[in-house]
Amino acid sequence: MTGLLVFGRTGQVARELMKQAPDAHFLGRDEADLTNPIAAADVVRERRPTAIINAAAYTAVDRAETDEETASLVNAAAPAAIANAAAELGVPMLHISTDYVFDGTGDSARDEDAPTGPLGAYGRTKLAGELAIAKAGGQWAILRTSWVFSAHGANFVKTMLRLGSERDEISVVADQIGGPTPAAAIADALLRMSEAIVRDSNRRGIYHFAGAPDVSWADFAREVFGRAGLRCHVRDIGTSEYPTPARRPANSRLDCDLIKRDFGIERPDWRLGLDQVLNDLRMVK
Ligand SMILES: NC(=O)C1=CN([C@@H]2O[C@H](COP(=O)(O)OP(=O)(O)OC[C@H]3O[C@@H](n4cnc5c(N)ncnc54)[C@H](OP(=O)(O)O)[C@@H]3O)[C@@H](O)[C@H]2O)C=CC1
Ligand SMILES: Cc1cn([C@H]2C[C@H](O)[C@@H](COP(=O)(O)OP(=O)(O)O[C@H]3O[C@@H](C)C(=O)[C@@H](O)[C@H]3O)O2)c(=O)[nH]c1=O
Ligand SMILES: [Mg+2]
Repeated sequence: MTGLLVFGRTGQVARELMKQAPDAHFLGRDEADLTNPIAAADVVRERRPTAIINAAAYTAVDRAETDEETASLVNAAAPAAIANAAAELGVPMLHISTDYVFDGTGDSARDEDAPTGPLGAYGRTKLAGELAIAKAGGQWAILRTSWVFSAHGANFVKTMLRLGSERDEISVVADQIGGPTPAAAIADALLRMSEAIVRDSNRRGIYHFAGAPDVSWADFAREVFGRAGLRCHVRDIGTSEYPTPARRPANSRLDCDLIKRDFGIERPDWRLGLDQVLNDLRMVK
């Protein structure tokens, strides 16, 4: 698509968007620092794009606990300002949110309208961003996803590959369940949605999108080691045995029926995405 403006250039999703939509304009911090929401909105007014994807965010979950002010600027105030500018110009805006807006109780998959209840600062600021975008009232869609991984940037897969090559045993939480999601699949979904929204402006709302099948972080780690050919034993532990500054939801399962119904987009099998990432990293046996 021409005229696509992307906030973010170095992140996991931004880099996959760059591969799939090389003609789009990608804004790094140098062109749009999201700690300055007014300046970010000015970029939209100057460029007048045909569609906007916001792939930038404050994603350091634990750091956000002691730096909620910055997280809130980047994850809430800046998306709000961008959404207001987009609504003013009649430009569709696509945004990404997270399973961490939920409290993680129960064990069933959550729909888009399930009650939110973030357990930490990152989730709180991401939820505030969602609400502000909806309130701006333009053409918008928010993809709520989870457990993103890719060959680039910081993610659980890369952490496991590093630790798994240094140790022969690692303890990983087995009581947090969710859907690992390849960044490439998110980029593909966003591009398909933005085309559909540009064609049919009536589509808007929150859409859940996560890789399948749902697993625990421990099972995910085992699959990483198995597929990468690393001999590292994964010991199942409970969340209480792995203390972190931020609390994380135990149940991150997302019901992804709606995006299938409205856009024909299905949950990707993360195991195939994992093989692709390992290939990219030349880690495959
Ligand atoms: N990672 C995950 O597991 C999940 C992510 N999400 C959401 O998906 C989206 C994409 O995440 P992902 O690709 O993983 O993110 P990454 O952590 O890989 O990258 C974050 C991006 O945001 C940019 N950024 C951070 N702060 C600023 C700032 N002040 N001004 C401008 N740019 C900034 C970073 O730029 P720089 O390199 O300069 O720091 C980087 O490009 C986010 O909305 C995130 O909340 C949802 C669920 C799970
Ligand atoms: C490194 C490590 C982590 N863990 C646990 C901690 C945590 O509960 C889980 C995942 O750890 P991480 O720090 O990689 O995950 P985290 O940064 O919380 O990942 C989240 O990032 C944000 C941006 C999102 O939006 C979420 O969807 C989710 O992907 O694994 C272990 O049990 N053992 C370990 O050795
Ligand atoms: Mg359903």
